[in-house]
Parts: sequence; C-alpha cells; structure tokens
Amino acid sequence: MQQADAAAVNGVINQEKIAAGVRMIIEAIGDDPDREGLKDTASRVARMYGEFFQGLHEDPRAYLQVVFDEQHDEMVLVKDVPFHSMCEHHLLPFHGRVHAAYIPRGRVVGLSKIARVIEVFARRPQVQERMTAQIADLLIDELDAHGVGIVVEASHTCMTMRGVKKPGSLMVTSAMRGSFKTDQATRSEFMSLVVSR
Ligand SMILES: Nc1nc2c(ncn2[C@@H]2O[C@H](COP(=O)(O)OP(=O)(O)OP(=O)(O)O)[C@@H](O)[C@H]2O)c(=O)[nH]1
Ligand SMILES: [Zn+2]
Repeated sequence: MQQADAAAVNGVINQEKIAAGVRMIIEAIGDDPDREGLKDTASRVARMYGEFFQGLHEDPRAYLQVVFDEQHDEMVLVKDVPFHSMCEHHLLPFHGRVHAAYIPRGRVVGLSKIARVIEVFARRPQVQERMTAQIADLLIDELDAHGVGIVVEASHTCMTMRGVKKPGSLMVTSAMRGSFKTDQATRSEFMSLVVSR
C-alpha cells in the first residue's frame, strides 16, 4: 500500500501536492493549466480539497467531552442535519441528511455537537454505510447511551451525473446500537419520527 503523505500524516493537508496533481489532470485532459481561466485552478482546488478532507485530521470525540447531567431518559432526536461528503470511489460528492437519535443514560450532549460529529465524518473520503456506522459507534461509546439510531439519506453524484445516470435516486442507510437494536418499540418510534414531516 502507498504510504500517506508525511505532511498529511502530521495533520496538515499537503496542498502543494494536490495542486501538482490537479495540474497534471488538466494537462492530461488536453488543456493548458497556465491559460488565463485555469492558472489559479490547481491551487484553488487544493484549498477546496483541504476543506473537503479536513475531517481526516480531526478527532470527533473532542466534541463530546462536554456533557450535561440530566435525568432525561426518553429519546432525543436531531433530524434533517444536512451534510456533504465525498464518495471514495470517484471523489465525487454525495449529499443529504442525517437523522440521529439516542436515549441518554443520565448524560446529554449539546445539540450542535451531534452536527459537529457528523461534519467530521462527512469531511473524509467515505462510503455512506461506513459514515453511518461511524456516527452510531461514536455516539454510543462516548455518551454511554442506552441506545443510538442513525439514518442517512443521500444522493450520490457518481450515480446521478455519470455512470448509470439516475437523478433523483436516494440511498438510505441505518445503524442501530443498544436498545435501538434490541427493542422493536424504540426502533419503531425512531423510524416514525424520522418519516414524519
Ligand atoms: N455501497 C456503496 N456504494 C457506493 C457508494 N458510493 C459509490 N458507490 C458505488 O461504488 C461502485 C463502484 O463500482 P465500480 O464498478 O468500481 O466503478 P464504476 O465502473 O465507476 O461503476 P458505475 O458507477 O456502475 O459506472 C458503484 O456501484 C457506485 O455506485 C457508497 O457510499 N456505498
Ligand atoms: Zn462514487
């Protein structure tokens, strides 16, 4: 396996290397990377990829360290959290919404922190199934919750703008942990809250 770039391993995305690669792509498609309209494109794309893949260098657990003691033992659901990620097969975007629920065990987390965790996992080369499972695993572990349920609905541009070209198709994935896996009533409550508009 090819080694990751040393700078990237140290937590800094190597933008010079990305820019050199983008320049090569422009040349390879038969255009001129130095012409007026393209002369800043390689460095611009490098900055953009820095943003898209920043989550590789962030630890999402950092966002779950501040919790509030709260004896709420019913379901908490954060619904319709928008995200953009990059499909690792084509490096094309997939985007959609995450619905994240948990049943606390005496500890609740700030509402925005779940969205921040989603953002960290989305800003990596991903497949939707893995992103869904990573969010679920992190929440159940860090919050010591009774259970966690995650549903992700997304449109993949690798399926809509190229290849099989099926605009409008949605991929739906779910990951259930703890009581969401073992208790049918909990799972049903979660799914009915997710589909209700
Ligand atoms: N399960 C899953 N598949 C994905 C995801 N993102 C992209 N894919 C699929 O990954 C597959 C890659 O298949 P390949 O046959 O190697 O690539 P390809 O020749 O470009 O395939 P086509 O898209 O069918 O043209 C495709 O079927 C994509 O639709 C994802 O998040 N999860
Ligand atoms: Zn793809």
